[in-house]
Formats: sequence, C-alpha cells, structure tokens
Amino acid sequence: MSLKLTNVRKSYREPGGGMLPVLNVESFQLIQGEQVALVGQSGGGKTTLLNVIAGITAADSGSIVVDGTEISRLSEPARDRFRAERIGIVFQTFNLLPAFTALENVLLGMSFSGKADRTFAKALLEKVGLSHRLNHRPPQMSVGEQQRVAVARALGNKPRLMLADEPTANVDTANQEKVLSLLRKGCEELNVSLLLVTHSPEAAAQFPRVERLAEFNKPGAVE
Ligand SMILES: Nc1ncnc2c1ncn2[C@@H]1O[C@H](COP(=O)(O)OP(=O)(O)OP(=O)(O)O)[C@@H](O)[C@H]1O
Repeated sequence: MSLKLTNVRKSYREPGGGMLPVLNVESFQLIQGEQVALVGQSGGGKTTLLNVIAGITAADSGSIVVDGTEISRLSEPARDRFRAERIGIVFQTFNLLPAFTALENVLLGMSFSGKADRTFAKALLEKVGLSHRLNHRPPQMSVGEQQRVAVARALGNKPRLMLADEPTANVDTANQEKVLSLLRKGCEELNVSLLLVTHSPEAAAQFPRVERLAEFNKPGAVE
C-alpha cells in the first residue's frame, strides 16, 4: 500500500472566526503503482487533500500513512525530509526556479533528497522531450515545456507517490495530452503511485481508476 488515509479530518478557520470543515475521509487507499484521477467540484477540498497527504498542511486528526510511514507523527523537519525523498509533486503553476536552467531545476529537486544525479536528470529531460532545452531557464521556455520540466523534476527523486494538482490546467490542449502521458508513463516505469486532480473529463478518462471526492469525503458529517 503506498497511501492509506483513515478518519482524516481538516477544518479551516474562517475569516469570521468559525470553523469550515473541508475534509472528513473515513478511508482512502492507493496500492503501489496505482494511478488515480481525483475529480470534484470547485472548493470541495481536492487541493487540501493533496496538501494533507504531502504533509504541507497538517490534518486535525486521523492517520495518513505514505509508503509505510505515519506522516502525522513526524516532526516538521522530518516531514519535509520525507516529502523530499518519497513524494513527487507537480503543481498547476509549475513552481520552477526562474533563475535556474531546466537541468539545474531537476538537479535541485534531487539535491533536496541528497542524491543529485546529472545523468539521470538529463535522461529524464530527454524522456520528456527536452534534451534540446537543458540550458534554457523557465522564462525562455513555453508553458508546456515548463510543465514538462516540472514533471521531470518531480520524478527526479524517484518518489514512491506522485501528487499532481491540475498539472494541465495552464497548458494548451496539444501539450495537455503530452504532459499527462509523460506523467503517467514516467510513474508507470518507476512504479510510482499517482494521484492526480483534474477538472478535465478527457484527462480523467485516461485513468484506470477515477474517484469523485464527494463520494468518500463527508465534511459535514458528525461522529
Ligand atoms: N488556508 C485556508 N483558510 C481558510 N479556508 C481555506 C483555506 N484553503 C482553502 N480553504 C477553503 O477550503 C475549501 C477547499 O479548498 P480546496 O482548495 O481544497 O478546494 P479544491 O477542491 O481544490 O477547489 P478547486 O477545484 O477550485 O481548486 C474552499 O472552500 C476554500 O475556500
């Protein structure tokens, strides 16, 4: 099992002072290597769920086991280290460092987990069709190219779990297909589980398993 959530709850404090319950997930699991598309209405809590799994946002209660480790029990520095080593993340907005080249961005992602490997970084950029863009910086690349660098960077630390939050939202139609299949293929080759949030029915249709958040998340429910 690469991911197992049990009784996970998360509320946010609203500007008015009240609490807004966003997550109440009794059970959600991914087996190693599984690829799942997560869909659901805007504001439903999809990003919150990914952030809780990544340990970026702390859950209020419940158990979150990633690759055998209960991440809610880790200290913040240990959680950051765990994320760098075991979890790959692709954001809607890429989050590349603009002053660094494509190759450096991939190498930097690897160095956070302590295993920067130039040959592997180049191979990943080649895999995503960017061997001719190794020394370009993000502002010198198209949006689709930047997202492909982000995919290569996320695969760079050979994670056990890949989390992708609408990775094709800002990419044109031609590149959407490309980014998605690179992400899926890359995860498949490295036996990485993939949980991908999307609003696109076409993107979701490519996945063997599609989950609607509202079906397993009941934030209003009381015990
Ligand atoms: N830091 C925060 N403080 C307070 N409320 C928040 C915070 N972050 C998110 N929310 C609220 O939590 C709810 C869930 O947000 P989230 O971003 O997880 O939804 P989503 O399903 O990813 O939405 P979308 O599909 O529009 O991206 C929203 O109603 C949002 O307004």
